[in-house]
Amino acid sequence: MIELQQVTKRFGMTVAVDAIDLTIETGELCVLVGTSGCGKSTTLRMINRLIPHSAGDIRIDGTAVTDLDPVQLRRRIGYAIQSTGLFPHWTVAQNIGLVPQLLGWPKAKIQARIEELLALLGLDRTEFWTKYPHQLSGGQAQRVGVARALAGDPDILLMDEPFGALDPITRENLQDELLRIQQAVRKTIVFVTHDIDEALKLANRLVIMDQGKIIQQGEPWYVLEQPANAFVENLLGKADRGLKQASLTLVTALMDTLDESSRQNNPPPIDATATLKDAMSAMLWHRTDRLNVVNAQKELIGQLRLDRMLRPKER
Ligand SMILES: Nc1ncnc2c1ncn2[C@@H]1O[C@H](COP(=O)(O)OP(=O)(O)OP(=O)(O)O)[C@@H](O)[C@H]1O
Repeated sequence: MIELQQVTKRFGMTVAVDAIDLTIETGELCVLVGTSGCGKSTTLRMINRLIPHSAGDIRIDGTAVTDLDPVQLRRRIGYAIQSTGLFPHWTVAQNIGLVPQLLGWPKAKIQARIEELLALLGLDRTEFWTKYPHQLSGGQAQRVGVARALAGDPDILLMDEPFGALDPITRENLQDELLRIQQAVRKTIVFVTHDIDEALKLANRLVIMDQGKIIQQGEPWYVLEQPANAFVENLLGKADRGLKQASLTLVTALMDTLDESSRQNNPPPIDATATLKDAMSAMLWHRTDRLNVVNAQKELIGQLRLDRMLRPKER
């Protein structure tokens, strides 16, 4: 668990972070979002003591970070950034193996860990092991950066716009991979972005910042439902908030069980992992007000009806 209590950071006269309170539970994926210069990166960097805080308390699992050795602390916490920070004269394998090496792991364990992470990030071992950073595409370099951050098996991962410089498709793939990795390894992740769609997609806890302060925090669905003020409303995008909310809910949450009549008319299928936004798109495309929900084996498991989506909101 990461706890920030009344944490402030001043750079001379500039108050970059202004008395924020934030608790991130173990296993949460917490996303800090806000306009440029609102203090997101500074907040992140105070957690691993890359930047010392000016006032307040930062605790990791109950221990103040100021009581922890900064070098040890940074080895315990994975850190991935937009520019990747890979060492240019080191191969992919050497870059990924950096922290395990610093932690004094035996050679065989380091090799096994590099192999495991290459597989986890979808990078072919034979192709990438000996490549150098300049031989990688932007997306591949970002993957290596994330692999390196995960290498020492840290409980906490700090990610500062790690997918910032990528094209939308690569970016979406990496977001999906991060969610998959998070399902598999359950780290506590603090993720900084200024992209609200990325934030809504990834976050369990969404933290909205402005001018060094936390304006609102909570589950994405509730922040969309009840924005604290006009700033949050505008940041989230007022015009398509219905669709944004629909993209956070799976079709299985609103589908009905099948009865005989619904089995007879044979509407188009939609995957059980699809969201209500996908369902709306499919309904518009097929000019239908109902869809059959199917599982991975393509077996019919329920039916989603348009009128069900239009009922008062419930979760
Ligand atoms: N080393 C520094 N010296 C002086 N001021 C700084 C320093 N680092 C950050 N700041 C200031 O602190 C404020 C917060 O910066 P920070 O980088 O945390 O914002 P951010 O929300 O991450 O922005 P962005 O999305 O543009 O990266 C800004 O006003 C910035 O100019």
